[in-house]
Amino acid sequence: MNTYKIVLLKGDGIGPEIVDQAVKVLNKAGEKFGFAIQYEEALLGGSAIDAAGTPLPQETIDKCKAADSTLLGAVGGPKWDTLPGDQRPEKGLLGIRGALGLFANLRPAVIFDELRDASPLKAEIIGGKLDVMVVRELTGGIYFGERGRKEVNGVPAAYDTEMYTVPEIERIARVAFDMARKRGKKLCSVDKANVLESSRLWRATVARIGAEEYPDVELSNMYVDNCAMQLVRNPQQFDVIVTSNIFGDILSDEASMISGSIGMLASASLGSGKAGLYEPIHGSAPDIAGTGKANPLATILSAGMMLKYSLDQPEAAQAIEDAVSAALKQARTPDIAAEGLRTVNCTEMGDLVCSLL
Ligand SMILES: NC(=O)C1=CN([C@@H]2O[C@H](COP(=O)(O)OP(=O)(O)OC[C@H]3O[C@@H](n4cnc5c(N)ncnc54)[C@H](O)[C@@H]3O)[C@@H](O)[C@H]2O)C=CC1
Ligand SMILES: CC(C)CC(=O)C(=O)O
Ligand SMILES: [Mg+2]
Repeated sequence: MNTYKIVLLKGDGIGPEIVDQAVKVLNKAGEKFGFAIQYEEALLGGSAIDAAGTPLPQETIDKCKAADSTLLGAVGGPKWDTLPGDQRPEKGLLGIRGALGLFANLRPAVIFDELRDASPLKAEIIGGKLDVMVVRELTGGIYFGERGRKEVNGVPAAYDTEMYTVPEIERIARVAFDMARKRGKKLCSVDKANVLESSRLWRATVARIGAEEYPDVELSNMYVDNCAMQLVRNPQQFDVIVTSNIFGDILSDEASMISGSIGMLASASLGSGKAGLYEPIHGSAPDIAGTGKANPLATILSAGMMLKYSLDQPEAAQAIEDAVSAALKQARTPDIAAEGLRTVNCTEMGDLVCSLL
């Protein structure tokens, strides 16, 4: 029997509640599909600051490097909001992505049939199917660029720098083209090339990789402001979107709402190896932490992505998706509540998915 070593970074806010549900589901999937998981917890974010004085202890990096994959809840919260930027919980998250070399963040915006009514978009806009894969560059750009404070003309100022190297763009472009090749063969590269020099390099590099290596994939370009609008005007036009770290962060939150709730969107962060880091796209939701209102499905679906992308268990991954779909027919967490269906809390939703697996 395969035994996988998984690190759990529960993090802050709703993090522990949602990760606990995903662990239950992973264990049930293991029983059914004949694998076992050994879990090890490690500290990240605010909880790491409180316990170890740093948002990313070296021990956490070492544990993640030694594991088959990592499952993360979310980090951050008002308690740590006044800390200097490089000591905040979010710095720990950026740090672990960087330390593990996880440059490609896959964020699938899929609408489950059962959730069509939860989408704020009209039925005719969502149409028959909504399945957009956002491929977000994750270890470069403005989140990792030079930043600082200085004085300009005698007044205080601050700056952050967006920079991409050609190899960074090439490798994320290849991930996105490969993904498009396996799907609808359509890739839209999103940038702000009408203003930003880094976007002009991005656009030219993606075009070159496409022409040289992926002539079978249809490549288009779109400015990010237009893309934000097109995602709600006609999301069905998109198959795969490839974009920078900050644009991908913003557009995937937007895309999540089309799917009904940010509590539904999973993600996989991958590098050059097999191991990845899996996490919901949302944050630590301090406004609902401890109330039982958190939707654990994005984290459960992230665990499903882990089975698919890192652990070679595609059948178990599909079974989790099917169980989520079945659960949505019976009950909802408050963010996607529907008339005629039971409203359940985070733990009850986790239990329901397990019972349907
Ligand atoms: N990957 C991560 O760890 C991320 C961490 N953050 C951090 O999280 C904290 C809160 O940030 P916000 O901007 O409020 O974003 P957020 O994503 O935590 O919350 C935005 C809104 O969505 C709701 N929400 C989020 N996840 C939900 C779920 N699973 N079920 C039901 N409702 C859910 C929240 O209640 C809130 O109303 C901040 O400290 C921020 O820096 C933000 C984004 C990503
Ligand atoms: C909190 C962050 C570091 C970034 C973020 O919002 C995300 O990765 O979704
Ligand atoms: Mg985000």
